[in-house]
Amino acid sequence: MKQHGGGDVSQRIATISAHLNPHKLQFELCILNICAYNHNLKMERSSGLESAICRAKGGAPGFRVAILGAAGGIGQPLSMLMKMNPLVSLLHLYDVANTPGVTSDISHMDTSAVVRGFLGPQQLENALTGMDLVIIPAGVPRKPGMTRDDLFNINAGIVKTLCEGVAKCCSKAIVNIISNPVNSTVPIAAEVFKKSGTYDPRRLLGVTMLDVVRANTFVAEVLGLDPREVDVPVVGGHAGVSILPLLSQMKPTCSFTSEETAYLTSRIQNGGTEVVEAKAGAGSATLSMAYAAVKFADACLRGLRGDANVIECAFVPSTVTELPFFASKVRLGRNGIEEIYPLGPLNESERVGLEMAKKELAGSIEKGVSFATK
Ligand SMILES: NC(=O)C1=CN([C@@H]2O[C@H](COP(=O)(O)OP(=O)(O)OC[C@H]3O[C@@H](n4cnc5c(N)ncnc54)[C@H](O)[C@@H]3O)[C@@H](O)[C@H]2O)C=CC1
Ligand SMILES: O=C([O-])CC(=O)C(=O)O
Repeated sequence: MKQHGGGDVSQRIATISAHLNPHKLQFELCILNICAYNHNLKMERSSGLESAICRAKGGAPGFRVAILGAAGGIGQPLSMLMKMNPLVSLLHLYDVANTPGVTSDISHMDTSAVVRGFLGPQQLENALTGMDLVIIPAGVPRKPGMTRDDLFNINAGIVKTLCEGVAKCCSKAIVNIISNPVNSTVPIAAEVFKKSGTYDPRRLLGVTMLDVVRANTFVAEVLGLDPREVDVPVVGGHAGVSILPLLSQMKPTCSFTSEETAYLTSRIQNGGTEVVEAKAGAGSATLSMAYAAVKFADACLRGLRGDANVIECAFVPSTVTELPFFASKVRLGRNGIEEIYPLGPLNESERVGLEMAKKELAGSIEKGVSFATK
């Protein structure tokens, strides 16, 4: 049976309509629907958009962004929100499952970014070639009772393979790593890039934005403020006590009782677990994470565009402490990280928290490095 493209379909409909035989019309339209469906399936499997009928080649002004793990719990809302971002001209959605459906769905949104889908390892290189920003939420999430480190055995290999693809196909891209345990997956990515001779520490960022988003929300609740007016730096890493909110440096300046500090620090550090338990086996934070990831990716893109004073917290290669990686405020620019800010003055409880955070981080960083170098 001939596969009908868009032009063929409208011609056939016009011809059939001219006959005006209602039974025949219904039957023919049904056949045409099946043909168009088969045709679409074929095209989605390859690229999500058939280039022969698409004049937009992603050459419009804007950035080219790939999402690896795009069909997952985070990946889907993240893909949707990135499709809404006017700074994005081309959006590549890659996953090992279900990208055709997600790509087809998102590509119908009437925003300017062109969307293309890529399915399975044989399409990874096409997904990555030419990208300016690669966001990685691929990997398994926690279930109740697990720590983020319990995900290491599966996610370490996934991140390693995907970063090998980045090194080969778009070594100048900014890379945002979401996959847990972030405290180990970022060091793994660094080792992969070092091994391939493409390492640029300014371009590798672990996404800890959700900790900042939670801190702003929980602090605003306690103080009765609008969370949009609150900015709490969160430093260290992204697991348990390595998540260190610096309440003494929040904006607007506020003071807290020791009871409030203990409550807020614990709630921010355990925000992920709070969601994992509430989802009761159905995964971890996806919607708030997609929101946070887009906030962070947008900051990276504004930096790439050359905007001034784009400053966010992220887990990055760092000399702020004696550890090789640490989350703190960074300024983003045309080359990725342009400046890493020192921690600033800490109060007594933050100094204690910093020592605990560093202890927790050291082991996770070492675990990632030795996995990638062995
Ligand atoms: N950095 C952060 O603040 C946060 C990180 N996470 C982490 O993000 C990760 C993803 O979480 P969810 O989206 O909820 O999980 P999910 O299981 O819903 O989705 C993961 C997606 O990754 C895909 N995938 C698996 N192996 C792949 C590979 N080799 N290449 C490409 N795609 C692959 C799966 O097919 C799936 O679509 C987890 O590791 C989770 O712990 C979650 C929340 C916050
Ligand atoms: O807790 C988890 O497993 C997911 C995560 O990193 C978070 O929500 O902060």
